[in-house]
Amino acid sequence: MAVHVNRVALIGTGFVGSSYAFALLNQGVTEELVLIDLNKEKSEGDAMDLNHGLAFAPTRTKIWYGEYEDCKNADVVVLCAGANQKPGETRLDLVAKNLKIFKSIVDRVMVSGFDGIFIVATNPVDILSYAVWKYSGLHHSRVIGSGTILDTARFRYLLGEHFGVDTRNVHAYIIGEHGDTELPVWSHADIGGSPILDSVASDKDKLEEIFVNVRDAAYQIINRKGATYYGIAMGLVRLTKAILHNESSILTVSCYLNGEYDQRDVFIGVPAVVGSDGIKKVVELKLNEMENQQFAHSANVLKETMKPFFKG
Ligand SMILES: NC(=O)C1=CN([C@@H]2O[C@H](COP(=O)(O)OP(=O)(O)OC[C@H]3O[C@@H](n4cnc5c(N)ncnc54)[C@H](O)[C@@H]3O)[C@@H](O)[C@H]2O)C=CC1
Ligand SMILES: CC(=O)C(=O)O
Repeated sequence: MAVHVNRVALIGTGFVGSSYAFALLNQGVTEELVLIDLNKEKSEGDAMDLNHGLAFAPTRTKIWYGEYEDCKNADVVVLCAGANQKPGETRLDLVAKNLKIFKSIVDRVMVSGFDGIFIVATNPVDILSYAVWKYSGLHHSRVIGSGTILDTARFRYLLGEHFGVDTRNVHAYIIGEHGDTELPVWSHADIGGSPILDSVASDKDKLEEIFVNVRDAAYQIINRKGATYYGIAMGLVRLTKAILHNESSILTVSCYLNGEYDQRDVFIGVPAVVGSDGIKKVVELKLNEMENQQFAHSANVLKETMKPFFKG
């Protein structure tokens, strides 16, 4: 019987893609990694550079720069290709440009015979995840956007700093658009089982300031260094692991809602159970009235932005 070899195909080896490849190699997550980019020289150079680190890696990984045909046997195709935000631009400003790029990429991946799971990181990630679902013809459970995985990690980090506890012991989610209309789910945020809102250190203004810093983190980083990539790269590795190891982990990702949270026909960030089949289940949190309104607003902004591109 043939032994299955895990393969990840990465499309787009810019700041985000190459940081993801580096983190993937360092954590020994996959047996094979193929790098694909419009700029072949860049992906060839990345493959050479990463291979030179293999002597120091925890496991053996076969890495090469390749072609779309290499997606055929991939378990996961990770999409990091496309334009990033320039200072002052929102994620939604990238929609027309990146949808066009994605149409040609997804068509070529599907022509290869690919039959695995797509992970989408390119912005605006919720709308591009919806597009990948439409363009690929795969079941929606097999398209996962990075959604608010990074925003949730930022939130947990800042809360951990404020309360003086390890970020991994903070249980709190950011949901909604990966962008300006996202929201914190304070009603389900706890540390070690104690609701954060009940804590004596929970000054309302401070908590609001923490959320604003989460929401605006990308702008703050882009103003300083032009792009963000390490945080999302590690989030994408976490997501890849959940799929390849069939973990059934709960992560805040962009997935298709079909009535959950009273929303239909939209990809948006919510907690979901992730495993080898992709999205196994959307976790439906019981939101309070204000959170419900904010979530509905966020979904509406995504739907309105998408409308001109997905008529009928
Ligand atoms: N989801 C998230 O949390 C985050 C998403 N991002 C997004 O990730 C995307 C990539 O950002 P960066 O890596 O900083 O950009 P970058 O400009 O460094 O890299 C983009 C890469 O895509 C390649 N590319 C462009 N068109 C292509 C095509 N048709 N086929 C194949 N490759 C193509 C380029 O050659 C380049 O190497 C952006 O949309 C950015 O906004 C960035 C950070 C966090
Ligand atoms: C760029 C982006 O989407 C982020 O860092 O959140």
